[in-house]
This record gives sequence, C-alpha cells and structure tokens, in this order.
Amino acid sequence: MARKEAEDGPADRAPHLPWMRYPVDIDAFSGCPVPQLPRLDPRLAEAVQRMGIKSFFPVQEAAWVEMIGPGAFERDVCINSPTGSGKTLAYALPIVQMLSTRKVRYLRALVVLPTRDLALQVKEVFDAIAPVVGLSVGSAVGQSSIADEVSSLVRKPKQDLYPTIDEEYVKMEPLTKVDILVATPGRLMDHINMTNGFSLEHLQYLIIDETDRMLREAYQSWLPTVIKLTHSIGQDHSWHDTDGKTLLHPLTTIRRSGVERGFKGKCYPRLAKMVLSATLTQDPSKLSQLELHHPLLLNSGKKRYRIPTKLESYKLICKSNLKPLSLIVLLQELQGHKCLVFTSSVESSHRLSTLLGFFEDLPFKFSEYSRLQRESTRRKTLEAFKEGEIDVLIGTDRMARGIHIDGLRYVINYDMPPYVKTYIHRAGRTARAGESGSCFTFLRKHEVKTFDKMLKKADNASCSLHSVPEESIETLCPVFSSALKKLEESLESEAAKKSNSGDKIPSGSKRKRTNQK
Ligand SMILES: Nc1ncnc2c1ncn2[C@@H]1O[C@H](COP(=O)(O)OP(=O)(O)OP(=O)(O)O)[C@@H](O)[C@H]1O
Repeated sequence: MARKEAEDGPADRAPHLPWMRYPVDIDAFSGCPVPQLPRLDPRLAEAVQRMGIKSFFPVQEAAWVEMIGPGAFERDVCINSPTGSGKTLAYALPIVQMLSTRKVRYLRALVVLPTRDLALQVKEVFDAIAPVVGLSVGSAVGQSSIADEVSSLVRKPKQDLYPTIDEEYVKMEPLTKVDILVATPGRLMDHINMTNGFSLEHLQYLIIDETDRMLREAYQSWLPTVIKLTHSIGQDHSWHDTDGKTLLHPLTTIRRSGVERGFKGKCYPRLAKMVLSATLTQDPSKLSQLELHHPLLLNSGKKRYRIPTKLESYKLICKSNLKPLSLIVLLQELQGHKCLVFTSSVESSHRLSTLLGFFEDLPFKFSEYSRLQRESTRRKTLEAFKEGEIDVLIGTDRMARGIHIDGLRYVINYDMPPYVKTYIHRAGRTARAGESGSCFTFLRKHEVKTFDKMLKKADNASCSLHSVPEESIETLCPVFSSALKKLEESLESEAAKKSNSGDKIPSGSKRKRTNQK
C-alpha cells in the first residue's frame, strides 16, 4: 500500500507546487460551436467541420483561450483532463493556427508521445487540419525504415547536388520537409543523433502528451536533449555586415520573445511548452525536468483524477479458479459490442487467450494483443478490431494509454489494476467524447476493500456490483477441465520450442490467435 501511495500520491492533498493549487477550471467552459470560436481561421473551421466536429469540447475552448486568446501562450500550459475529453485537438488546433502564418518552412512544433500507435493516431488529427493552411506534418515513430523516414523528413542539402554553391547559403538553407513532427522518443533520438539536416534549432512549440508516462521513463534522455538543443545559450542569432554592424540573421526564427525570469538578464527565445494527461503528475521533482515557464494548470473537476461522466463502473467478485469461466459468461452477455480485456502481464494475456481458444463455439471472436507479437501482427489485429472483425481484444496496459477505438463499449479488468491511474487509463478506452461505456473489474474477495478505496481517489467513481448467472458458469465446467489440460500442454510445448530456438517471442504469438467463429 505504501508503494501505491508513492505512485499515486494521496488523492486529496493540496499539491506541493503553488501554481498547481490555483488551476483554471476547465468545467467553467461549456464548449462552443465551431464557427463561434474567436479568431479561428475559416480554413481550419472548415477542416474541423469536415472531421465531423460541430462544437468544441470544454478543454479545447480552454486551451484555445490560453494559447490564441488573451493568454497568448505567455505561460507554459499543463492540462489535466479526463480520458476521451478531446485533448489532442486541444493542442493540435492552436499549434496549426499559430504556425499558419509562417513564411519559411522549419521544424517548429514537436509532439512527443510514448507509443507508435498513439503517435500515428495523433498524426491523423494534424493531417486533417494542417495541410489546409499549407503546413506539412511528419512522423518519427519507426513505422517505416529509418532511411524512408529520413527522406520524408529532410531534403538533401543543395551542396550535395551543386558542390560549387556558396557555403554561407548552405548554412542558411532549411532542409526540413515538415513544420510539425509527431514522434516517439526513441526515433526522435535516432534523428537527433544521426540524421543530417534534422534540427530543432527553430523549434517554437513542444507538446508532451501522456506526460506522466513520458516522465516516468528516461527514453535515452530525450527530454534534456531536446531542451538543451532548443536553448539558444551561446547560439549567435546575429549576423555582421562588412562594417561589423550587427544584423539579424535573415532566416533566424525568433521563437517567442519572452524573457525567461531568473536567467540573469540574458534573453533567449522561449520554447513554449504544453503538457497533457488524464492523470498529470504533481510530483515536483518529475515536473522540474520540463523546465516549465510560469506554468498554468487547466484542470477538470475538484479532485486530482476524474472518470468520464458517462462511464459506469462495475465489480464482479469471483474465485480465481472460476475467473476464466466468469469472463466467458460476461463476454457472452456483452456480445455484439467491442470489448477490451486487460490482464496484468503479457504472459497472463497469452495464457488467457490460449485457454479461450480451447473452448469451441464461443459466440465472439477474440484475439491477443501483446508487445511480444510482431509489429505487423499487432497492427493487423488492431485494424481488425477497429473494423469490427474481432469483438474482443485481450492485452495489457500497453493498450491503455490514449488509444481511441470508435464504438468501444466495454472494458474488462480481468486482473485488478494496481493503481487508480491504471484504472483511469484502462477504463478511459470507453465512454469517450461524451459517449456511454462500462468498465467491469474482476476481484477476489480480499481485493474488494483495496479496490473501493482506490476508486474513491477519483471524481465520479461510484461502482456497482455485477454478477453473472452461476448456471451459465456450471455449463462450461466440463469443457474447462479439458481446456486447462490442453493449455498446460500447449504452454509446455511453446516453452520447449523457445528454449530450443532461443527465440524470445512466444511461438503462440506468431500463430494466428483469432478464433474464426
Ligand atoms: N469537439 C469534438 N466533438 C466531437 N468529437 C470530438 C471532439 N474533439 C475530439 N473528438 C473525438 O473524441 C475522441 C477522443 O479524443 P482524444 O483522443 O483527443 O481524447 P483524449 O482526451 O486525448 O483522451 P486520452 O486521455 O485517452 O488520450 C476522438 O475520437 C476525437 O475524434
């Protein structure tokens, strides 16, 4: 329990950092119809409407006011707002509008996210709005080979083509092909370290989505590296004419002319930052890594965490040996809707999906989704789930962050989430964008108290008891014993194959796991 407190922090204690104690209340905004958002570029308004959006959500209006409205992005912005509340557009729209008047193409906005799936999802949002104002969006996520990625991000310097060209000109020549880059930390570092012409010198905006997760892992020190590369200490923005008179370099971007306080009178262009999460950390030591400039917190609700308004939470109490059967009965009950099942580990997901595979005639299609699978397998599985070809996806917390799947009605915690944050992100895959959804959590008797206490840390987290009919469980019992036997045999044979081949990927994950009912 002490560890849990360390991870989550006491829910109701006032934050240590004074600026976190006086947030802007996102709930004070009601959201507004697209045409009424002040100063929104008409081309962007049209693009947003083409996305099917009629009104902006409160978090989007609040962020707009701070970035484009009177706030003018003078302070770095931190957003703590529930899952599915529309945080992506809350940053994408102002960033695109702010860059829409740029004259020369430089990499000016960087969005960093923890996983490739999430980054590609965010890129889709930028792709829907940025081109209408002439901006180009790139991704550095490792979806394609590094060579393909490099050629999509930077041009070859003209000097490579015309060796006699003036060196001064070459230095000034912008090589980037993109204005906005959506990246995962690993690939970002690859480009920083190895890609000729890839530069963060002109970066004006840094967006860190899923911030608490991003700060938990160092990811090859990407954050200090980015901050260091964008500080202009020692960087000479000036040019000198033949008489030695100082001129401004004609192609230098003045990022933001704000002078950072406490910088001993030196003025350097400020990199404006925005950080977001549904469970934003309040830990000063973690937040200090961001070097935020007079940060302003935009927060939803009174408590530190909030569960989406239309999410219903249920708990199912059952003995561990009957858990697979209760799950099958529950899935039969929920049949006809997409459902995500979360387990505590990849091994547990693999075990569960293998076991379900030995039950014949299940009335739903299911599949495993695990980081141990090949990337291509995972992508196909997720696509099939999105398309409705698979009803149930079984996986781990890798699926819990940020992923949006249209029409996902149900989330099941097959294993109890260890922290309230984990619950929020798992459950938050449903009840998104104002839709309804339910989250079921399987508990053993002794876990109930801990679970109830954990949920109390979040706003709007009442949880009812749900039970599945015992007769339905009993009818499955005869198949269960033979399925368990087959499971043990299957796992043993996989382990034997693995030790023979020294293969780290379980052979089961290479097989097609989808039952073809
Ligand atoms: N103004 C809007 N009107 C209708 N739908 C919207 C609006 N803004 C965003 N959406 C939709 O809401 C869904 C959730 O948005 P988004 O993924 O940005 O949420 P989020 O707050 O980032 O969630 P998470 O914390 O889980 O990452 C998306 O499908 C998006 O298209």
